[in-house]
Amino acid sequence: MSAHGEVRRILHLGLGNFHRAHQAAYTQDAGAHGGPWEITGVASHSRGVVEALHRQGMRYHVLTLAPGSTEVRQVASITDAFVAADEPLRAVEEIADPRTRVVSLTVTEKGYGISPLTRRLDLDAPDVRADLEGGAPPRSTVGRLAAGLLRRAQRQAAPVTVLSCDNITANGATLAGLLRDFAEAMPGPGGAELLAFLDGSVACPDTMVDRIVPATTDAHRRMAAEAGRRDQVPVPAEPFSMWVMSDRFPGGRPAWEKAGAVMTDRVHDYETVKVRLLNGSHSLLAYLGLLTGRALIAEAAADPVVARAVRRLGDEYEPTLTLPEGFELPAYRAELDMRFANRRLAHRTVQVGADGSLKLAQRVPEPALWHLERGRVPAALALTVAAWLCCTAYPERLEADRTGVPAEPAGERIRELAARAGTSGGPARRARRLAHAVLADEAVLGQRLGRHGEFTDAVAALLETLEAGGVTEAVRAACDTPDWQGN
Ligand SMILES: NC(=O)c1ccc[n+]([C@@H]2O[C@H](COP(=O)([O-])OP(=O)(O)OC[C@H]3O[C@@H](n4cnc5c(N)ncnc54)[C@H](O)[C@@H]3O)[C@@H](O)[C@H]2O)c1
Ligand SMILES: O=P(O)(O)OC[C@@H](O)[C@@H](O)[C@H](O)[C@H](O)CO
Repeated sequence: MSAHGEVRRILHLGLGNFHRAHQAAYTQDAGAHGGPWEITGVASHSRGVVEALHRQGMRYHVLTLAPGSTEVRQVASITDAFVAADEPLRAVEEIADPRTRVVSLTVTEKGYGISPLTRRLDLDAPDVRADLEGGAPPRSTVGRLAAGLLRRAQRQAAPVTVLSCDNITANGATLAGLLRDFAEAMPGPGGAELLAFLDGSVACPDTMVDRIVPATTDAHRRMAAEAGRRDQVPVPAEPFSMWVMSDRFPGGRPAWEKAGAVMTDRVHDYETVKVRLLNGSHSLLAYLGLLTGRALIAEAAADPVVARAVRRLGDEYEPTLTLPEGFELPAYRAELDMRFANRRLAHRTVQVGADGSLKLAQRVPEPALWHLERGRVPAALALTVAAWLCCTAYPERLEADRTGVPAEPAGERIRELAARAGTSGGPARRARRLAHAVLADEAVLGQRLGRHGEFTDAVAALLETLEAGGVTEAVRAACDTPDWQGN
């Protein structure tokens, strides 16, 4: 309830582990300052977390796993939860409800329906097409948001903030663009009505979100039990947590800054540092880890060969960054190494490596183009692509029973390209044909990388080395090229 006795609500789409260890915890901490807000969590399809939360009186625990200690903390800021697939119109209704002031999202990169070709809404995606045709409850995230916001507009309800908390470059501006794309493609007068509401009453601030939050396992349930808490859905998380956003909340917001969140107009600078140095390095750790039979990120990070590649990748990212004022990059990188090395997190390489084509599109092309336009081939960025390609095109090379095989939406397409690349002419030619085919296909990794033959050649050479000589040889090949001297 607010000071005036009015309930203020956050509707959260994507009730995964990250939201429960991050935004829900900040919201609980902010509750002590300026009145509590209630969160209603929406899971897209899976019922596990929703049902467990209801059984547990909407309470769960965050297990903060430091190298030498565990903190167990109860979180109770999510007061209701439901599954969108089971109650398809409820999310629309809740978005339109004037008590809802913030609609936040952690629906993963693939949940947005972004076309890698255009970075706009993929209007040909079956869910989006069906939602545009109307007639049935919306199924896509953007379709759901559009239907709820249109209903809100028709009720002349208060302004609202739609807050993406996913690892997507310029996540707020990107989501605002997707909503406009949907509105512009809507048949009938609803489109114009929605566009006017988006212009006048909907804010989509950019955010940078950071906390390593792995998936829950039985080991975490046992940890909660040992601490005297019965919890089927505890959330493991690292001690580090950071949240940066631009302060655009026309309908109000919890006092998140009192809980440590940073309000700034320079979100993009924070986000670029994080998405490249943390998430880009995470991807490289995941793929080199998978190729060396490591199930966990911390095991990959402890391998000096892999660590050398990650250092080199950081060196390539550095000159591409604009640092936020006062940002201490060496300290940030040193802390990142410690975070990656935290074995207690048991963060799986197969989880971080999932959906690589969508994630690498945020982490590789832009910084690679930065170097290529200056006449240099960024070898560790090329190694990241080669390692992902090796895991995706040749999953039989992975020790699947130990590591698992990462999910990859472009996997079938890439394996088809690998089959077409054939074996004639030997491994070098085969790697070259595959790398050229994948990088030329802008629908796979997006952005103009394939037009830079020197980058594709580097990916091909490293892919061949990965196949023939393994990770050690490939890392040596990438890291023995000259170091960067800044910009
Ligand atoms: N886990 C982390 O360490 C972390 C840290 C920073 C940011 N994030 C962001 O949060 C996202 C979710 O991470 P998580 O750990 O909660 O994952 P998770 O697997 O626990 O949950 C994923 C959530 O996304 C929803 N979802 C998946 N595909 C969807 C689709 N196509 N449409 C709509 N919803 C869909 C699921 O319903 C689920 O609620 C990440 O993809 C990332 O963008 C995660
Ligand atoms: O969440 P994803 O799937 O975009 O990327 C996997 C990890 O790199 C990511 O979850 C990090 O743990 C997180 O971004 C840390 O803040």
